[in-house]
Order: sequence, then structure tokens, then C-alpha cells
Amino acid sequence: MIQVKLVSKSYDSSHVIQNISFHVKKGESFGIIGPNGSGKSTLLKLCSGIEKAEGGTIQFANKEIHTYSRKHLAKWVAVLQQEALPPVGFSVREVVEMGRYPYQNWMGTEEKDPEHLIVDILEKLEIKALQNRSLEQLSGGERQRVALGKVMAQQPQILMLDEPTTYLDIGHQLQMMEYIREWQQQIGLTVISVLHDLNLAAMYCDRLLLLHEGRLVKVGTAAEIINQELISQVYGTEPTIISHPQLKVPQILLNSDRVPTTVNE
Ligand SMILES: Nc1ncnc2c1ncn2[C@@H]1O[C@H](COP(=O)(O)OP(=O)(O)OP(=O)(O)O)[C@@H](O)[C@H]1O
Repeated sequence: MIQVKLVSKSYDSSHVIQNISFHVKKGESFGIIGPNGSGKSTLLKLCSGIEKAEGGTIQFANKEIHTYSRKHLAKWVAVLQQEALPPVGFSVREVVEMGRYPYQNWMGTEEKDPEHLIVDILEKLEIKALQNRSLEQLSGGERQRVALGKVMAQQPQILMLDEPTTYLDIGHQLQMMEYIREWQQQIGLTVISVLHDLNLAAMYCDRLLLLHEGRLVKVGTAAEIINQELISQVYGTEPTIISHPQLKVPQILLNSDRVPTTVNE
């Protein structure tokens, strides 16, 4: 579905992404992980066509992404970024409807009325009761669901997510990942996510790509990537890694040099 071959990118003569190659299969959930500044967001921007690579090629369905028109590309790929919503003034419904822009003509209308789709999305994400509320009157978790509603309305083949769970509490993190997984399973959506939380990445991604200083360290399943050797080499910390008792995927416990103190009653 997505083929990335020998892709590179520099900013101000600093090599941020260097000769990276990988592929993502249709319907796969693919995670990009790595420390701060390793180039995760840049790689995602290259894959979505927001930024142009200096070297190498990126193809969707065997076609170079820069040969797609902007509207055609938007039918292929939707990107959910942190703080991607318009700042003020728009209602929840208006924002979700904005996702329909690739299907609209110059007057902002489309051949088939999208009303059913919009109502379905509002109901699925449990934001129908909020539909007339302005964005600034929402909590962080509600705003993130609206942002997801907007990309759902775009009906893409590929969803790219840059840190979809930042600012969310653990309950809302799980809820967000479950909404995405349900959508993925329903229509065979391909998902590429940049995730800082390695535990969520292990729980929700079929394969992970580990980046370090702009270079690809390894691509593999969570079990192949999240191990003592690679994590300490790339993150410079030595966590304890255990197997999730229910899901059997690796989970990380952070260690500290601090001596535990006991509290006397
Ligand atoms: N538009 C830009 N202009 C100049 N440098 C940039 C630009 N975007 C990113 N960089 C630099 O590229 C490097 C990689 O940044 P990027 O945001 O891709 O990393 P990241 O792994 O997503 O980081 P984080 O986990 O902290 O979000 C950083 O050193 C950053 O300063």
C-alpha cells in the first residue's frame, strides 16, 4: 500500500531523515517510535506529502505521492496532528463537515448529501449532543474526538496520526486508540501513528519502526523492537520489560536509582 524507498530530508544542512526505506501493508497498524528529535514527525510529514523528500520515493498504490493532486491525495490520506483544530469560532458539526472538502465542488457542495455520514460519525464518537457547541467550550478529550470526526468524514484509505493521545488521560487514551482500531477493522483502513508511549504502541501496532537520530534502527513486531538491548541503546535508559498479562505484548516499567522509602504509619 505504502512504499518508502531511500527517503532523506535535511533542514538547514542538518540531516533529519537519512535513507529510510520501509513498506506498510493495507489494513496494517504501523507505529513510528523513537526519542525526542529522532525525526518521527518529519518522517510522517514526508509520508503524507506535507513535506517533500530530498531523495528517494514515496508511493501509495505504486504511484508517487507528488503526482496526486491535493484533493485526490486528501481522498487517500488524512492526517490527525496535535492541535490540528481551528482555534475558535467553529461548532463541532462545522469542524466535522470540514473533513468533506476533497469531495466538494467550488461552491462547497457535493453530489451526494453527506448528512447520514456526518450524523453517523457524531453518534459513533459520542459528540452528537455537543454538535452545536463551539470548540473552545470543549474539554481536551472532546476536542480530540472532534478532530478524529473530521478525519473520519474525509473517508481516507490511510490515516496518519501524530501523537494522537498527547494531553489525554489514560481512559481517554484508550478510548481514542479503540475508536481508531474499530474504524480500521471496519473498513481495512491503513494506520501509521507516531507514538511516544511505547506501551500503547506495543498494544495497538502490528509493527513498529524504531528511529534514532534520523536513521532507521529496525522494523518489526513489538516483541522484536521493545527489548532491553534496543531500548537502552536508543533511549539511553534501562527499563524493566514485562509481558502484558492479558495481551502478551511487551510493556515497559521505568526504573529509578532512587532508594524506595517506606512510609511509617
Ligand atoms: N521545519 C523545520 N525546520 C528546521 N528544523 C526542523 C524543522 N522540523 C523539524 N526540525 C528538526 O528536525 C529534527 C527532528 O524533528 P522531528 O519533529 O521530526 O522529531 P520528533 O522525533 O518528531 O521529535 P519529538 O518526539 O520531540 O516530537 C529536530 O532536530 C528538529 O529541530
